[in-house]
Amino acid sequence: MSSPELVIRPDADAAAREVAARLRQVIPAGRAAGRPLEVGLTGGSMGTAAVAAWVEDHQRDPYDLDGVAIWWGDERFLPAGDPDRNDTQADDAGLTRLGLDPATVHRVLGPESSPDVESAAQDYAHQIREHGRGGFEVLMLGVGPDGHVASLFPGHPAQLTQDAITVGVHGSPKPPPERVSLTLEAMERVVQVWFVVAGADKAEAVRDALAGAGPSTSTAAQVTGQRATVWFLDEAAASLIDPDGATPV
Ligand SMILES: O=C1O[C@H](COP(=O)(O)O)[C@@H](O)[C@H](O)[C@H]1O
Repeated sequence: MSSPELVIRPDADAAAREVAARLRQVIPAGRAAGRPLEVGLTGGSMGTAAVAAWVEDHQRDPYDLDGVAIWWGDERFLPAGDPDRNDTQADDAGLTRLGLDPATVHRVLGPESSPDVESAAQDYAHQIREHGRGGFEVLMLGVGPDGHVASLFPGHPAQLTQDAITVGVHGSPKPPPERVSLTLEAMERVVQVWFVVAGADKAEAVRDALAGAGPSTSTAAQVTGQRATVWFLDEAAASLIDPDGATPV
C-alpha cells in the first residue's frame, strides 16, 4: 500500500483549489485511458468548497467532462432539495453549471420516494451496480472531528457493515439521524481516495487517521485508495501532523 500524499495549503479555499487542479489532471487522463470516470463527492464544509472550486476552475478554462458520472459517499435521508442534503449543497455550490447529463448524477432517494432508509440504501446500491461501471475512480471524503467519514461513525454499528456496498444508518450521532452511506467495503474498491479536510477542529481527527487509529477512534483511518490516498488539508487541520512524514508530531 502506498503512503498517503499530503497536500497542505494555507486555507480551505486554497486546499479546495488543489482538488479542482487534481480533477483537471485525473479526468482527461482517465478519458485518454478509456477508464470510467465515476467521481464520488462528499458533503460537509470542504465537500461544498471542493465542488465550488471545481466549477470555478472549469468555468475559467473548460475541459471535456463527457463520461463523468457523479455519486455521493453518503446522503442525509431528507427530502430532495432539503438544504441539509449533501446533493442540495453541491447543487447550490454550482454543480449543475458543469453541464453534466443529469442522468449521470446519481442521487440517494429521500423519504418522499423511499419508504425507509434501508430501501434508499438498497436503491443506491442498485444504482451503483447498474451504472457504476466497475467502481469509483475518485471518492472525496470529508472527516468529522469525531473521525467519521461519509456516514460511518466510529463505534456506530453501521461502520462495520459487511457484505454490502451501502448501508442505511439510524441514530447518527450527528443530525439528521437517518442517512445512507457507502460501506468500508465499497470504499476499499475506490481507485483514489481524496480526504478533504479544513479547520482546527479537525486536527486531532487528521492526526489519528494518519497514525492508523482503530475503528472505534477513526473511520478515516480504515480507508485507503487502491492506487492513491491523498489528503487535501488546510494548515489548521494539518497542525498536529508532520507534513514530511505523515506522522503525528
Ligand atoms: O455529516 C457529514 O459530515 C462530514 C463532514 O462534515 P464537515 O462539515 O465537518 O466538514 C461529511 O464528510 C459527510 O459527507 C456528511 O454527511
